[in-house]
Amino acid sequence: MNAMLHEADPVDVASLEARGLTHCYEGSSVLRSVDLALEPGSVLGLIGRNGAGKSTLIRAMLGLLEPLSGAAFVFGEPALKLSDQAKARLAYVPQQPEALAWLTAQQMLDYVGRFYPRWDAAFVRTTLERWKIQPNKLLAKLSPGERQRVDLIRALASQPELLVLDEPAAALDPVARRELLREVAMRAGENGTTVLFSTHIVSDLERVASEIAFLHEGRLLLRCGVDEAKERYARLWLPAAANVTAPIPSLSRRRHDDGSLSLVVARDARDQWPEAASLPGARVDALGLEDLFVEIAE
Ligand SMILES: Nc1ncnc2c1ncn2[C@@H]1O[C@H](COP(=O)(O)OP(=O)(O)OP(=O)(O)O)[C@@H](O)[C@H]1O
Repeated sequence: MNAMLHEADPVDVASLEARGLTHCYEGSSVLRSVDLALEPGSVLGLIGRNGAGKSTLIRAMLGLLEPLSGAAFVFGEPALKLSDQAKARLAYVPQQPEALAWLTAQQMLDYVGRFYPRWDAAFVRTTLERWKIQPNKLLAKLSPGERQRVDLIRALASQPELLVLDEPAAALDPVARRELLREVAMRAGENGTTVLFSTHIVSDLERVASEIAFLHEGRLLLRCGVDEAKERYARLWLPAAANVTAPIPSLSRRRHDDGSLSLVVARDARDQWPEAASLPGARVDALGLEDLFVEIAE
């Protein structure tokens, strides 16, 4: 149960939702009819290769970009016309640092804090200290990793109900990444914060996400629970001599030089692998998340 469910929200309203989001840049499709909904309290890791469309999807879902077609909703409100109340309930950390670089970290945090009714000034103080950031240094003079941490402090201090992080760990060292993930997991666990974060780092995703969404060339190829992904998908290997008579539903297929075939397959509604898995010489191998993504994305 999400302890932070807003009283005004109907019980079944998604915190964040994309319906048929489609977008193009300079004639190239970047998002292809993406449907994605985050239930309150869920932690969804959005993964995909460089250029897959993750940032574009996030921006369109938050109403920061008008899609070519489709619609996005935040707490049930149209993302392109978000009320100030809804804005105060969400925090977004973009991949690129935001403006205000001429302020010091402390000045920026004091300034931004005035717009949030539940701003946690004590968290700002202790976290700046814990993360060893000099509060009186200009943002422009911080290293990219320090800058990213300040933006994360800003996002967390507003005590959002919905936290959206676009590659939050990109500029962070491994220790800082762990600290951030711990903080995000704690917020989700204790406060029921809904979290959407994009990443390339599968181990980060496994550490905090309860669900994954895999975006590939603007299409949402897979969306399920983290544990479910490992149980539901596998690599099916068929020897060259296998007598395949019917098409095999698969997420990816690769023909090897020796004529053998490997495919990423899913269990069907009855929990069964495709029939081809029982052909003589066929083998079904479990796939870790990282292998699963590499196989599908290649
Ligand atoms: N403003 C823009 N104008 C033109 N093309 C753009 C623009 N923004 C993004 N693109 C293109 O859209 C595609 C998707 O970009 P996007 O930043 O959404 O991908 P991403 O999955 O977030 O990538 P990465 O993991 O590298 O951050 C890329 O091919 C990118 O070059």
